[in-house]
Amino acid sequence: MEVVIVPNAEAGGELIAEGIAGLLRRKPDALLGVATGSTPLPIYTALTAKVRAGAVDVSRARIAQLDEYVGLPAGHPESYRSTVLRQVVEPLGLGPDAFMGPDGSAEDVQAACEAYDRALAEAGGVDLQILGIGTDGHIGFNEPCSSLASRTRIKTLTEQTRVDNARFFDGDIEQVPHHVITQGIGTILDARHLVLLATGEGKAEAVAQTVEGPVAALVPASALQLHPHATVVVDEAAASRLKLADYFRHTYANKPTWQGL
Ligand SMILES: N[C@@H]1[C@@H](O)[C@H](O)[C@@H](COP(=O)(O)O)O[C@@H]1O
Repeated sequence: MEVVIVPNAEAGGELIAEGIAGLLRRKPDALLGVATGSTPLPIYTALTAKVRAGAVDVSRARIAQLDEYVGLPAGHPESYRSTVLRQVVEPLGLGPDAFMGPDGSAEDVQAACEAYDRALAEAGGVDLQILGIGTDGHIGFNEPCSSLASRTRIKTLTEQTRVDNARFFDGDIEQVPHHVITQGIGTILDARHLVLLATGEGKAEAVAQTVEGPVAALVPASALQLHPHATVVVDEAAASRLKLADYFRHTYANKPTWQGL
């Protein structure tokens, strides 16, 4: 696992967007897995700026969703489908055909989960998966004690995650669904490159456990330790509880330039 400490969220967004641009120059039809939440927004802003400046061509890129609420009416503005279309697909100038995600309004949720795992595999697998992290260490919507081998499936949100996400629902926790579909941890680990961005003091403990704690289902993001190509990008606040912060700084400062992100 590589840990990169950046001065602030914007620098993290720029670094990851440049990594994505590099991937798209090598593989123009790359499948990019995207996360929702506030944290990845600087990545999407920086990538959109590169596209508008003509620095990278994303016209053949494909976008895959990480997770979804169950039971929101189709087209609900806070469904993750609507969110990814608004925050990523449209700003990049892509059409809905370039986008895939699980069907959170399906009657047979289990079948929808299995269909999404199949669709990801048939699309050739995710090349680069962007991840945020919950305050309890969750990735996607894999709450603590999710199986590290899990595939896409339905999960029940913790009260804390519903409290955290109420801000997207007029601050009203009653509007936050209890159930979600999420790529499993095993599904996420199938991606060729995992890039987790965490910013702010509120993520410091989860980051420390993810990077320096044991691999444990209690901290789902710690499964990144099992992946051969995982990059954790953190700002100073989110890095504040890392015991090896100085080592991570030294390693990154001396990284061979040819390695890229
Ligand atoms: N399902 C999403 C996660 O993918 C995201 O990482 C997390 C943190 O969001 P934020 O970045 O807003 O803190 O929120 C939700 O639970």
